[in-house]
Parts: sequence; C-alpha cells; structure tokens
Amino acid sequence: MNAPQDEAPLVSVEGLQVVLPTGERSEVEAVRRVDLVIRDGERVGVVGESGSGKSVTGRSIAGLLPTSPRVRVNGSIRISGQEMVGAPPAAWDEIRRSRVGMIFQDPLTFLNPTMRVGRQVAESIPPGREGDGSARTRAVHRFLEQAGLERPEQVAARFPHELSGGMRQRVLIAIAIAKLPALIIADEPTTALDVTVQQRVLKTLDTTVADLGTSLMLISHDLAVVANMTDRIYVMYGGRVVEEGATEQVLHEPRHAYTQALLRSVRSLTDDGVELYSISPELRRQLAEEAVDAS
Ligand SMILES: Nc1ncnc2c1ncn2[C@@H]1O[C@H](COP(=O)(O)OP(=O)(O)OP(=O)(O)O)[C@@H](O)[C@H]1O
Repeated sequence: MNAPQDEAPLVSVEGLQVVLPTGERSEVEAVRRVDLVIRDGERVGVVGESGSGKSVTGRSIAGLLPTSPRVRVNGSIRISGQEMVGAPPAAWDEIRRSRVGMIFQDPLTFLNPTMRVGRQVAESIPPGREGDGSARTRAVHRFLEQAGLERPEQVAARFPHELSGGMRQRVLIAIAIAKLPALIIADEPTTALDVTVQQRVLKTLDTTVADLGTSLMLISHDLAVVANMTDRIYVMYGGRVVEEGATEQVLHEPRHAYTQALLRSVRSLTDDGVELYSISPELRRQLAEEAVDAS
C-alpha cells in the first residue's frame, strides 16, 4: 500500500490461466484469465464457493501447483517484478524460502508427523537470521508465542499429533511468520476448526500480520471471514474474478449478482444466530435491516 507508484507491486497476476488434468483424457480450466494485484502491506481477500478457483490461484502464486507435465499455466505471475511463470523450481524454492509463506486448511498434510514442532519452526527460519543454538531456540519460542501458543517451550517439544487442531493451525502460523515473508497466503486457515477456536486463530493471524507489516492473501468460501481482515476483496466464480473492489464497497454495494448472493448467505447465517467473527456489529445490524426490508 505504501509502495511508491513506480515500484512493482509485491504480486501482479495478469491473464492467469491454469489447466489441470482430472483424468487420463480429461482436464479442467481451473483458473480463467485472472488479474490480481497485492501491494506491499496490503490485505487481500479471495472469496467464492467451492471449486471457484481460489485455491488454485493461491497455489499458483506460491508455486505449489501439482507437478504433472500436463498442468498448463499461461499468463503472468510477477513477484516483486520477477516473472515466475515458467521459472525453474529453484527460483520458486527461493520465493517460498524468503518471500511467501502459506497456511493451509489441514495442518497435518503440511506438518512432518515425525519431527518435533520446535524443529519444524526452526527449519523455516532463513539461515543466519536468528543466529545459532540458544538464540535460534529463543526465536522459535518467540514465533510460537506470537502465533498465540502459551508455554512455547512445551509446545516446541511436542509432535504434531499431540496438539489440538487449533494449536496445529497456530504452529502453521508460527512456521509461516518465522520466514518473515513479504506475503502470507492463508487458504481456508480456520475452516476445519470449530467456531470459537476459529475466531481466536483469525484474530491471532490478524494481529501477527499487522505487527509484521506482512501482506496477506486470505482465501475463504465465507465472505464473513474476510470482511474485517482485508482491505480489498476479489470474488471468484467458475475460475474467473467476477468482482473486485475495496472490502467496504464489495460488502455494501456489491455489483455482481453472485456477490449479492454470497452476502445473502452471510445474512441467513447471522439470522440463524450463528456468531461470525468478522461481521462487525454495525454490518450485522445493517444486514438484519436489509433482510427485513427485502422480506
Ligand atoms: N490437484 C488438482 N487436480 C485436478 N483438478 C483440480 C486440482 N485442484 C483443484 N482442481 C479443480 O480445479 C477447480 C478449482 O478448484 P479450487 O480448489 O481452486 O477451488 P476453490 O475455490 O479453492 O474451492 P475449495 O475451497 O473447495 O478448494 C475445481 O474444478 C477443482 O476440482
């Protein structure tokens, strides 16, 4: 957000098309000519229903698409000005080591089950950044603490299966922030958690990203989850971006019928009395009034 006009944005995606194989002779165009920008320090939400192409877009930016030779990526993904479409694996490794951290929905697929948590956090600290030995151990505890884990010394000594789902998700946050990345891509980071734990983990992600000044790409099927945490929202449907705008504008003056429908689904959830972390009391009141007006 604060980048000078002539500086390349942190992430600039233009005309991105991703085709993935779905069977021996079949494929799906998961992403269709998507344009997307994330500036330094900016928080961007990507919303849309299951299968709309959010995850494939996020994974494209992290260089984490399936490795099959039948995967086709066209268009442009520039990270800090560097073109990454067609870049060699080593260039992507470097981007993930130092620029982009990713938090997934299911921590167990990401965490190494046979390695203590502390070591997994330590391994994501760039070499030389926090020193060695006890300085590095102190840094690991600091990152775990920043991710909202109390008694970090004890957590560091545990294996992933010895932690609750919410704690594991916080470990992923610690691993992501230990790189001090320019961008964190959080893909449905709390969908697998129950509502109260969800709220606390989102809050931690929110404050951690703010403290570090890191850009955030928050992917969710739930508009309510991204409402309070982002500056701008992209709404995806059928592999395309159907609406993009400032979060306030998308929430209050949605232009696309699909966004309007997504907002209605938020409304019905709140009408059912389900507490959603990211709906402000003001928006909740307004949505309730609109629902009454519309009925
Ligand atoms: N590894 C894969 N191989 C083949 N097809 C895939 C793969 N991953 C995703 N797809 C397909 O690509 C399309 C977009 O999927 P994507 O996961 O990006 O959607 P999404 O909006 O993130 O939904 P969800 O929240 O369910 O992940 C879908 O048709 C999906 O079936």
